Formats: sequence, structure tokens, C-alpha cells
Amino acid sequence: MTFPALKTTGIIEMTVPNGNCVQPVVFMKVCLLGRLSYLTFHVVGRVLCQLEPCGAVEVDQAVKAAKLAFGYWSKMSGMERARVMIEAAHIIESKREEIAEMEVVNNGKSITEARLDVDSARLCIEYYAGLASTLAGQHVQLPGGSFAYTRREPLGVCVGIGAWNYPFQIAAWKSAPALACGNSMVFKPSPVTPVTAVMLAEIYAKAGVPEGLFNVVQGGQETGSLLCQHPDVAKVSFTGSVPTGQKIMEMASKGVKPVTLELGGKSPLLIFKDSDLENAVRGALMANFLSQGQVCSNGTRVFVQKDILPEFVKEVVKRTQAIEIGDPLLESTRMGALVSQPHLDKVLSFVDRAKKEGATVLCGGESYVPSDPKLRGGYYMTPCVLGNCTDDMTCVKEEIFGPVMSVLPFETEDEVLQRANDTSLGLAAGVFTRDVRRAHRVVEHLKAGSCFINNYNITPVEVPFGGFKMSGIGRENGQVTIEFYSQLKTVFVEMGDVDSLF
Ligand SMILES: NC(=O)C1=CN([C@@H]2O[C@H](COP(=O)(O)OP(=O)(O)OC[C@H]3O[C@@H](n4cnc5c(N)ncnc54)[C@H](O)[C@@H]3O)[C@@H](O)[C@H]2O)C=CC1
Ligand SMILES: C[N+](C)(C)CCCC(=O)O
Repeated sequence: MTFPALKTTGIIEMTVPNGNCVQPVVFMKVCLLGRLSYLTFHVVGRVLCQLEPCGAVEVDQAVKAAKLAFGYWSKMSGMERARVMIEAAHIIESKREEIAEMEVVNNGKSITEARLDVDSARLCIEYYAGLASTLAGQHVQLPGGSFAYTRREPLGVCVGIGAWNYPFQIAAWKSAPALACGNSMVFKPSPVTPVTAVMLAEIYAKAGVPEGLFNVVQGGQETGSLLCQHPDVAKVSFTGSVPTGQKIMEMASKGVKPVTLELGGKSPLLIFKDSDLENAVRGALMANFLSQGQVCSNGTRVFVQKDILPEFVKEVVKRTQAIEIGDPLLESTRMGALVSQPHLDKVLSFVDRAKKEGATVLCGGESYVPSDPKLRGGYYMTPCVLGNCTDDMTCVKEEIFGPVMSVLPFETEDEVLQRANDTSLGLAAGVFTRDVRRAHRVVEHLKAGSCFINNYNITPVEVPFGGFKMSGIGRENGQVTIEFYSQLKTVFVEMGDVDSLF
């Protein structure tokens, strides 16, 4: 596929994770630099599309278009912006199935999960539309009738850089607060999952945002760096790995630009012997197997109090083995395909290494070939539970980003807290117990940005989400995120004479 207006710096090839292709040729409208163009995505074997990454010229065009749109959008009242955003949410609702199906093709996750991702995106846009009209400053009385007031102002052109695990949802979680505050955004999806962010751009355009307000540029590392270094970019919001997050922070520091970083995790889930076992098992599955285990907040270190370990392991293995793997477009499927062949290989190599280091594979951990011949080329694996794990094993220390749960026994609360916190990451953590005092005491000591008591991996858009330590900076969702997409201007107003010292 070519885009004549673009300079070619290489080709991004997108393969279909599930091995299947819904349609031989998918026609899509692609919104780039605020204009709409029709492009054709040809399927050759399992290649869904080839995209030309944007170079310096296109990145500059996108930022310029966003800057122009910012001029209009930032002058509108919050209520006016809210109206357009609500319209975008309505369009998402009406296209729920279409977007979800495309997300399945894009990412490989099950249609059931893809629908929930689309819902989360819509709710996020609705939520920030609601907040748009509440943005306000403060009035501060000063001596002699003088006063000061603060204005909450947008930052300007914000850049969003997305990961491949929640492509549509991430684009919404970043653009909704940005747009609500009066900013514009240039968004770069992961080159592995380039498709659905474009659908969001189309939806915003249809809802009536000024042309160029939300632009999608395609590309990988180079395009991402160009965006971060562009002098007219005011802020970068990134979701992805820790090493890339560090690079982004470094680039942003040159222009003293604020960053939001949603990075990796190796989160602990603490299951005490007084837990409701049924809920603890459900929680452990939710903590490990959503999106084929490719979730930053996953609770992959499952610490289980020794007394209930055999019972817990038996049940968790039974449920894991029952997870239906296969065609992600089927209603009954609960686990689809991993995102790419190299990623599948990487996850499987973590399982191999775990075995070598002494862990026991209690179930799964192998590549899986679905019986349906059209899915044969897909990147499937059986979800894995590892037993006999110890804190020094690679599977317990490193983010695997696949369906691999490590189970670790513990004896006391103090011991498990010390072990749970013994990591440079701190995105999420969870505790299962019926003892209300223990639950709150434990979360007080857990060094993680998002803590769950008796549940795991729920992310209502009304509450902030983000990490401690190397898991990131800033928050997404919730009221607080307004502060990460706006700046305060203080205005001093003198009502008397200038009291000069000179
Ligand atoms: N915590 C999380 O949510 C995620 C973690 N990961 C982890 O990272 C590993 C690698 O996955 P990748 O997709 O390669 O993650 P990545 O962090 O390299 O890429 C994420 C995004 O950043 C862009 N990017 C890469 N280098 C850049 C640079 N120098 N400047 C600006 N943008 C840049 C990519 O094109 C992509 O859009 C995974 O195997 C997984 O372990 C991946 C995705 C999400
Ligand atoms: C929605 N949830 C909690 C499963 C994942 C959200 C964070 C991410 O982008 O990985």
C-alpha cells in the first residue's frame, strides 16, 4: 500500500495475529494530517497491510495541522468541546462491533475483550466530555482589594505514542483528556497494530472536531523520535516498555516537555489463606490472562499463603486448562492469538528458561495450533501456570508480557510485603483477604500506583491509573489527568497603586 504524499523511509508490514483474515481486502478510510483519503489494505498471505512510515516532512505537516486546529479548539468553551466529544462517543457506540472486529484483526485478542476495550474508549471520551465544562481556575483575594486568579489552559499540540496491546483504548485514553482540556493531538500507534487508531481519527472527524485536531501518523521508532523532538510539540504521553519510556523522557527533557509514561510492570498479587478461594482464583486469572497476558498491569507474581497453596494451584490450573483458545472472532473464545511471531517466540523462551531455572510447568506454555486450518499460521500458545518458583528466577523478575503466571508460596504478611516490593517496577498490586484491616494495611505498604483489594485489573475510567517507581510518571483516567494535559496561569491584579521600593 502506498500513500503518494508520503516520503518512504521503509515499510511497516502488519501481519494478522490470528492467522485468519476477516476479509481478503479491507477498505479503510485513513485520516492523515487531518485529511481523509481512501486506501486499500491488501492481504497477501497473512500480511494485512503495508504502511509507509512518516518521515520528518509528514511529522512536521501533522504537527502544523494540529497547531492550526489547536487555535480553533482551544478557543471553544468546555461545553462546546464536550458536545463534539459526546458525539464521538455516540459514533463509537454505533460502530462498536465494527471497531471491535477490526481490533481483533489488529491485535489478535478475543472479540469479547475487544468489545470491552471499545466500551472503555467510549466511556473515557464521555467522562472527559463531562469534565470539559468544569475546568476552572481559582480566585484569591489579596490585600487592598487586589486579587489573583488562575486560568487552567491547554498545553498545545500533544503527542500520543501507543503500544500494541490496547490499540484503540490507548488512543482514546490519551486523546480524551487531551482534547477535553483544549489541546490537539498527533497520535502514533504501534507499527504492529496501526489500524484502529485511524478509525478513532475518522470518528473524531465525523463528530465535528476541527480538521487536524487528532492526527494519526504511522511509523516506528524513527517517527516516534521525530514527534518527541519536534519543537512545536508541548507534551508526550507514552505507553510501552521501560527502555523506550526512558528514551522518550530523555528526548522530552531537551525541550523541558512534560511526559506521561505508562510503562511495564511485574506486579504482585497476594492471596492470604482467609481469602474467598473462588474469588481469589478468578482474580488470579483476570490478573494474568487478559489480552493473552499482554497487559502492563498484570499480576504475574502470584504469592499464595502456604496453607492454601495446593488447593489454590489445583483450582487455578483446572480453570487455566479450560480457557478456550482459538479463533478470536468466535463468541466462545476466551484467548486469541499473541501479537506477532517474534513476540510469541519471546514468551515461549521465557517458559523454557523458567524450566531450566527449576520452575515446574503446571500447565500450558506451549505453542498451539488451532484445529481450524485457516488459523494454522496464527500466533497461539496455551496459557501457562508455573509452580516451584523462587524470587530469583527470570520468570519472576522480568516482564514476560504473555500468558504466563508464576506462583510463589509465602508464610507471613511481613515476608510477602518485602518480597512483593522487591522490584524496580510498581504499576499495580493486588490482595485477596477477608480481613478488612489486613487488606488496608497491606495496600498501605504496597509500592504500586494501582492497588486492588479482592479484585484485579479493573480500570474504571473515573479512577486514576498509573505507576510508581520505573512503571511510569503521571496518571491516565480520573480527574487528576486534567492536570497532566493543562497548565495553570496565575494572573495578579493590582487594584491600588504600585508600591515601588525605588
Ligand atoms: N507496559 C506496556 O503496556 C507495554 C509493554 N511492552 C513491553 O515492551 C516490549 C516491546 O514491545 P514494543 O512494542 O517494541 O514496545 P516499545 O516500548 O518499544 O514501543 C511502544 C511504542 O513506542 C514507539 N517507539 C519505539 N521506540 C521509540 C523511540 N525511540 N521514540 C519514540 N517512540 C518509540 C513504538 O513505535 C511504539 O509505538 C514487549 O515485549 C513488552 O514486554 C510493550 C507494549 C506495552
Ligand atoms: C484494561 N486493562 C486493565 C486490562 C489494561 C489497561 C492497561 C494497559 O493498557 O495495559
